[in-house]
Amino acid sequence: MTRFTVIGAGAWGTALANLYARADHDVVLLGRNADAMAAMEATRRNEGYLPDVYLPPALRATHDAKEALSSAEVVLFVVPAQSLATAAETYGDLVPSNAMLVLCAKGIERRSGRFSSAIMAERFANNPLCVLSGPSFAADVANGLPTAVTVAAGTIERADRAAELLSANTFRCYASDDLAGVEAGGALKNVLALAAGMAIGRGLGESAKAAIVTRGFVELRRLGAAFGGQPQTLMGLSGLGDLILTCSSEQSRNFAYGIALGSGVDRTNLKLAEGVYSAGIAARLARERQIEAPIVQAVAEILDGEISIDEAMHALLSRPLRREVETA
Ligand SMILES: NC(=O)C1=CN([C@@H]2O[C@H](COP(=O)(O)OP(=O)(O)OC[C@H]3O[C@@H](n4cnc5c(N)ncnc54)[C@H](OP(=O)(O)O)[C@@H]3O)[C@@H](O)[C@H]2O)C=CC1
Ligand SMILES: O=C(CO)COP(=O)(O)O
Repeated sequence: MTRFTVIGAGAWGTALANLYARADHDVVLLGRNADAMAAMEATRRNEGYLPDVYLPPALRATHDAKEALSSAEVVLFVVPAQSLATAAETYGDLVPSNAMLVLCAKGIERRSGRFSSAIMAERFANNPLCVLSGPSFAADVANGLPTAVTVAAGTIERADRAAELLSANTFRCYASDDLAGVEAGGALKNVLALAAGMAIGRGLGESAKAAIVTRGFVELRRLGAAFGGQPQTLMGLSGLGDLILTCSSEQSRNFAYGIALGSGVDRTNLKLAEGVYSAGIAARLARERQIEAPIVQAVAEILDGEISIDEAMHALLSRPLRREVETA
């Protein structure tokens, strides 16, 4: 039995806490909202984020960071990418120096262009650290449905150890030493899911969506490689795998956000769509590196209100014809 502390009591944090409590670990779910955490303890549900899932007795929900972190062996950071640096500052002094950190956000920090591992390596120089990413809807994992993800660390031996610790009966972790590839895939698939959703919401059809997903994947591979990722990683669970999942189900908040944008419905009460925050910085990083990423650029411009979806589609279709497979 290992002591897990999950920081961030949203949908994914609750699902992972649920998973590890069912796997007979000692699990504490730490949230910043005292009332919500007390309600969770009392009702055994997370009404705000994952209402249909029962929280097992082995899971404790708390707002008390000192108590939650004092003997943690594994600390999962499950907050949005834009909140990670703040969470690291808030809880950093309480995290035991030998605890393994598991980073679960899928995004790029807007103000710095950093992925999670770079943000955390700065604050936690000595803790072993890994990134967990891949096709995994919170509700599926919380309900014990079969899921496979990638766990990446700085060396493959560390990743092997982390994957072993983080795997459970229904949750299969594949080890990787490609932090850059895993983080790039997780962030970029969200931006592309917005584009796929917009095509559906705007009534452009499934064929247009398939073209966007496929050509978007070309952009994901180009950008992922520019960030230092390996081609095989981008073809794997945390790249192609998560792109497929996120672009094929309205369970995805990014895909659903894209649909809402495309169909012009009110987006004020929609849930977290990480791609909305990562699109602009992804587009900027692509421009700075002179990487051709027209779909990512279009998503950023649409979100900024610079162009309409119709104008973006017209611009994409009007680009000079080219060969499908790039040769060196
Ligand atoms: N949901 C999913 O299926 C999956 C999500 N992910 C990724 O996990 C990350 C989190 O997503 P998810 O849980 O779904 O998002 P949610 O919007 O469901 O929840 C986010 C949670 O983070 C909390 N939070 C935000 N900032 C802080 C902070 N500074 N300190 C402490 N807690 C904070 C929020 O607290 P409060 O309620 O007080 O605002 C909220 O409980 C995202 O990057 C997402 O892409 C990855 C795989 C699957
Ligand atoms: O990352 C996810 C599935 O792997 C969840 O996707 P959304 O954030 O779009 O809901």
